[in-house]
Amino acid sequence: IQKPFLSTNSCPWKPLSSTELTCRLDHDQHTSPSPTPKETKPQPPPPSKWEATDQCSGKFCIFKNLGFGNGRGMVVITTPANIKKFKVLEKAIPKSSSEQPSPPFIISKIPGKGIGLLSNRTLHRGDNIMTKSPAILIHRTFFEQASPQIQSPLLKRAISHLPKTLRDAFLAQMSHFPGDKILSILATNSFQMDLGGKDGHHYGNFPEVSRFNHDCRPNVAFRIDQKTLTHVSTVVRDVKEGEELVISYLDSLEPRDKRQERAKATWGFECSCSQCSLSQKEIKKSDKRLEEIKSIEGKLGDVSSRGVTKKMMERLMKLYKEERLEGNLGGAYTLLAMNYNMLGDAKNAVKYAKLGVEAVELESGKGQPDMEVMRELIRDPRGHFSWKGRIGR
Ligand SMILES: C[S@@+](CC[C@H](N)C(=O)[O-])C[C@H]1O[C@@H](n2cnc3c(N)ncnc32)[C@H](O)[C@@H]1O
Repeated sequence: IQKPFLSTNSCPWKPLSSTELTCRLDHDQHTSPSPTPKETKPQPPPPSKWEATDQCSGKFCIFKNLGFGNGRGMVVITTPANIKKFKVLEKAIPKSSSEQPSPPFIISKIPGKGIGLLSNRTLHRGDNIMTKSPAILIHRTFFEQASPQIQSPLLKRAISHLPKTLRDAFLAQMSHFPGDKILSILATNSFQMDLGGKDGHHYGNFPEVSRFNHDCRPNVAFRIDQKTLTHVSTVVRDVKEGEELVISYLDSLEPRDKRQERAKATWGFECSCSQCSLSQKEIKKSDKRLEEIKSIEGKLGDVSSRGVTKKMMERLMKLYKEERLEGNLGGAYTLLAMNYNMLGDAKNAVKYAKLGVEAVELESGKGQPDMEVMRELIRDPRGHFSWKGRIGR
C-alpha cells in the first residue's frame, strides 16, 4: 500500500471548473507558494456549439466547442462528415459530467513512476473514479496520411483553442518520445475511440485520466462509453485509503516477459508494478497460472471439447483469484455460466450468469450483445439453448 508520503508531495484533485487545475507537482521547479488568484467574477460558460475553423490540412479540419461539457471545452481534428456525429453526442453528455465535487483520490508523486493517483478513502468494487470527456479527438488517418510537418502545426493550433484550464492540463501530461511535444503527449496518452459508422475511428486524449499509472494487476477498470464518448473508470476490488489507483495498459493475461516488452516498446518504461516486481520464483508460478487459465478457457469455450468438469471450473476461479485478475472476470464468469448450464447445473449457471452481467457491464459498459444470452439464461436456465448441451437432454 502506498501512502501519500509528504503533504507537500501530493495535491488534492481540483475539478476543471476551478481557477487553477494543474497540480504544482507537474512543475517540480515551482516550489514557492502559488500567488492568490485575483478576485474575478466567474463567467458563465459559453453555449455548447460546434464551430468549424478554417484551419485545415487536406480533408482534416479543426472543429471546436468551447462550451462543451459545461465550459470544459473540446477540439476535434476530423472530416466535416464526422463532426455531424458530435452534434448528436452533445445531447448525450450530462451537463455536469466533467465536474466531480469530491473525487476519491489525490494526485501524488509515486516512487519510480512519476505522478499517480492515490485513493483518499476506502473504495469498493463498482465505485466510480472519474468519468471524463476528451480534450481532443483526432481522426486515426490524420496520423497515417499527414506528415509530421503538417501534423505538428495543426495540432498546436487545435490545442491553442482549448480553454486555458484544459489546455494547461493537456500540456502538463507526461510525454515519452523525442521531437514534437504535442505529438509525444498524444503518443503516450491516447485511447482508441469509435464514433460509429464506417469512418469513425479516432484517438482521444483525456488529460486527467493520463495520471493513472499502469499495473498488470489493476484495481481499476476503464472503458470508453460509446454513447457519450466518455472515459469511465471503476474500482474492481476493495481499495484502502492511500492505495495507488492503477489501470492496466496491457493484456494482463500475457506472461510477464511479454508484458514487460510491450510496456517498454509502447510507453518506454520498465514496468515496476506489483506483479512484475515479484520474486523470480513467484513470477514463474504466475506465468504458469496464466498458461493454465488460457488452457482451461480454451476447453470451456469449445462446445466439442470432452472432459469439461465442475472441478475444472472451480480451478479456473481459484486461478483468477490467485492472480488478482478482478478486472478481467467478465469473460470467465460468462464461460462458467454457459458450461454449468451445459452440465445441467442450473443453480451455478444462474449464479455465474448474474456475476457475468455485473462484471461485463463494469468492464465494457451496458448493452453488450452477449449479455442478452446471459439474461435469457438467468430467466430460464432449463429452457436455454445451452441446457445440458454437454451431457445430452
Ligand atoms: C500515462 S502516464 C501515467 C502518469 C505519469 N506517471 C505522470 O507522471 O504523468 C504513463 C507513464 O507513467 C510511467 N508509469 C506508468 N506506470 C508505470 C509502472 N508500472 N512502472 C513504471 N513507470 C510507470 C511511465 O513513465 C509511463 O510512460
